[in-house]
Amino acid sequence: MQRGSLGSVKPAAASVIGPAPRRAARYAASRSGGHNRSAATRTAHGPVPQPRRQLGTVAAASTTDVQPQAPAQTPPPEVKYAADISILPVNKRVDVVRVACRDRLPEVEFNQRHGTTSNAYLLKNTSGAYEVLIDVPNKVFDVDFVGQLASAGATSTLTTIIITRLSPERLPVLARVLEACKKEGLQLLLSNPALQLLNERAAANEALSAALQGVKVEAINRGSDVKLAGASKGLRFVLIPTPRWPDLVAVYSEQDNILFSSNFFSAHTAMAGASSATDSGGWDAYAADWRNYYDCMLAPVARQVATALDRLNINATSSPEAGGGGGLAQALAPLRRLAGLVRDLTLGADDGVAEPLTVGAIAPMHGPVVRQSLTELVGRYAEWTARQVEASGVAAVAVLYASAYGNTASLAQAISRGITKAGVGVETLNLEQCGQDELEAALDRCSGFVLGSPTLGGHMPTQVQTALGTIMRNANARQVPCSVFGSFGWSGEAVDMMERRLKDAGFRFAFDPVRCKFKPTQQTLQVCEESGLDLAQDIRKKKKRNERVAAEKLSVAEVGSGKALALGRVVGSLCVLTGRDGDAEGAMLASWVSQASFNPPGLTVAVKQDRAMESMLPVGASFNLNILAEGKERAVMKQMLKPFKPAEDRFAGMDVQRSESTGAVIIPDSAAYVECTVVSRMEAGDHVVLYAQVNDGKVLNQTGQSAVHYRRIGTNY
Ligand SMILES: Cc1cc2nc3c(=O)[nH]c(=O)nc-3n(C[C@H](O)[C@H](O)[C@H](O)COP(=O)(O)O)c2cc1C
Repeated sequence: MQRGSLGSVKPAAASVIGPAPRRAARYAASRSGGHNRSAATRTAHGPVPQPRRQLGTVAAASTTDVQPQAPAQTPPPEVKYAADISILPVNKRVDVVRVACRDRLPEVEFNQRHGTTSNAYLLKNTSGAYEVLIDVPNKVFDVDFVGQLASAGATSTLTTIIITRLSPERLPVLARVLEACKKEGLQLLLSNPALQLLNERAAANEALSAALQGVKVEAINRGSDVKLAGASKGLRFVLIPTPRWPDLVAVYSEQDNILFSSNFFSAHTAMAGASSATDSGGWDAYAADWRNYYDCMLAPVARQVATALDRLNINATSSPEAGGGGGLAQALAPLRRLAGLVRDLTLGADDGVAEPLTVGAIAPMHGPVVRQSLTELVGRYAEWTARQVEASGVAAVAVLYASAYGNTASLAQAISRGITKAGVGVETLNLEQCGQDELEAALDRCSGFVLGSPTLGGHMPTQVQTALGTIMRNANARQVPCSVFGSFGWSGEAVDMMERRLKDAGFRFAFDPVRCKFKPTQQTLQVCEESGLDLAQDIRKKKKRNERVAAEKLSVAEVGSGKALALGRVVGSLCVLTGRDGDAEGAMLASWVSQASFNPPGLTVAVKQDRAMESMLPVGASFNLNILAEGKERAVMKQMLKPFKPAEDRFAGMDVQRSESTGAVIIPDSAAYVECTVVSRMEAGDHVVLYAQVNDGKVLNQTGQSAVHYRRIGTNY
C-alpha cells in the first residue's frame, strides 16, 4: 500500500479540486508508461531519475500534492495540524525529536482519540555532537522541524540521515533538512524501495532535486553499517518490509542496545508527558494504543510481520546503555516458543535465523519509546502474530486491491480489521506489488476473498483486470464467498464492472459492494469493518456445525463439573450500550455490567472482542449505558438482536433521543441511563473489560425496576 510507488499524491478529501490543465496534460502524456522496477543502488551526486511504476494503462497523475477530480478548478489549501515539537533524552547519546499532535488526524486510519506523535531520533558521537538523524516528520504537522534541529546545533554537525520509511508527505521536510545540513560528505541512507520513490519524485521536483545535489545517497542492504565518530560499535540495519510499507527498515544501535523500529511497536498517541520520551505510564497506559496499531496496520499482514520479527530476533533485556533502570531482564520462554511456531510457519529453507539483537529499548516512529513495557510488548507482538498466522492457516480471506492514492487501501484496511476481529485470518495482497504465483497461491488456499479497485479513466487499472481474470479461472475462488469495493471520484465504473463480472460468473457475494467517493469517512470505514465481520462470520458458519458439536461436548463436560452452571448464576442488569464516533453510530446489548467505584462513580462493562462496537470504545471514548426497565425490555431486545446490514440504523422505527454531551442514543423507555467515558481497558479472555467513569445520568422511570438478565449457564449470555 505504498502510495508513492504508484506515482501518487496526497489522498484527496471530497473537497479537493480538479486537475490543472498542466497536470492533465502530463497525465495524458504518461498513459503509456511502463513498469520499470529496476533497483536503484548508490548515486554519489544525487539520485538517478527512474520511471515510476504505474497503475495499469492509467498512469498516476502528477507529482504535485493535489489529486485530480472532475468538475472543480482551484487547488485546496494545504492542511496543517497544530503540534508541539520538543527534544527529549532517551539516554546519554540518543535524543528523540518528538512532534506531538493532540488532534485526531483524518490522515491516520483508525487513529484513536489520543492524537499521534511523529518521532525522529538524534544520535551523538563520542564528542557529544549530533552526527546521525533517523527519520523526519510528515509535512502535515505545523512545526519548524529544521529550526528545532538548528537551535539544538544539529544542522551543522549531522553527517548521516537515515530514513526508515519514506512517504510522499515526508519528502518536503526531508528536502529542507538536507538543504540545512548540506556539507561535504553528507550521506542519506534508505532502503531500495524508498530510494525509488525518492528518485521518482526528485525527477519532477526541482526543490527536492536541488536538495539532493552533492548528497551521497545510498541504498541500505544487509551488509550496511554506520559507525559514529569515535564509537567502537556501529549501527546495523534489518529490512522488515510489509505489503503496506515495502521500504521499512529497522536500525539497531549496538552501542546503545536501542532498536529504532520504524512502524513496528508504534502507537498513535500523544499521551506521553512533556518531560518524558518513554512509556513511563507502563503497559496499562499504552496497551490499547499498541494493540490498536497492531490490529490495524500489522495483523492483516501477519505472515510478513512474523518474518520481520524473526529477522529482528529481539532479545528484550534491561540495559543501562539503553537508559534502562535494571531489573527488566526476564526469561522469554513463551515468546521463544511462539517465535519458533511463527518461524516454522513462515520461513523458507534459505532463511537463516538472525543473531538475537539484545534490546534494552525500542524507539518507534510513533508513540513512546518502549522501555518499561519492553518485555511485555515484544512478547505480545509474538503472541498476536502467532495467533493471527495460526488463524489464517485455518481460514483466511484474501484481501486483494490496488490503490493509487491510498483511498481504496484504507477501505481494504478497514475490511481486513473486521475480518481479523472475527478471528479469521487475512492475507493482504497489493496487486501492484504481488506476482502472479503469489496471487494464485493465495486464491488456492483462501476461504473467501475481496477485491478492491479505484476507478481511473473510467476503468479498473490493468493489475486489477488481470487479477479478475485469474480469480475467474481459479477453482477454489469460485466456491468461496466474496465481495468488491473501491474508491472513485465521479463516475466509479470499476466497482460496477467487478461486481457484474463476478456475479455473471456465479460468484457468491457475502456483502454488498462498498463504493466510496474519494477519501472514506468514519462511517464508510465502519461499513467496511462491519462488512469484513459479515464475511468472516459467513466463513465461520461453514465450520459452525463442527464447532457446535465441540461446544456441546464441552458444555456436557462443564455441566458435569457444575462450573458453568454455577457461573450462570452471576446476573447483571440488562442494558443497551450506545456510542457515536463522528458519523458512525453503534449499539449493543450488554448485561456483563457492574458498578466498580463510588468516587469517582465508575462501572465496568465486558465487551466481546469481535463486537463491531468494541473498536468504538478506546480509552477516552464516551458512551451511554441505557439500563432497561423490567417489563419493557422485550421490544428493545428484539430490535437489538435483529440482523443488521453494515452501518444500518440500529434504531430505525424506534423513538429515541440523543445526549448532548456524548451524541449517543438515549432509549426513553429505559429505567435510567448514564453517560460515561472509558478510562481504561483490560483484555480478559475473549472479552475486553472497560472501566468507565460515570459523568452524568438520569432516572427515566421512577417506579419501575431494572431488567435483570438471568441465565441458565455461564457458557453464553
Ligand atoms: C488519473 C486519474 C483518473 C481518474 N479517473 C476517474 C474516473 O474515470 N472516474 C472516477 O469516478 N474517478 C476517477 N478518478 C478519481 C479516483 O478514482 C479517486 O481519486 C479515488 O479516490 C482513487 O482511489 P485510490 O486512492 O484507491 O487510488 C481518477 C483519478 C485520477 C488520478
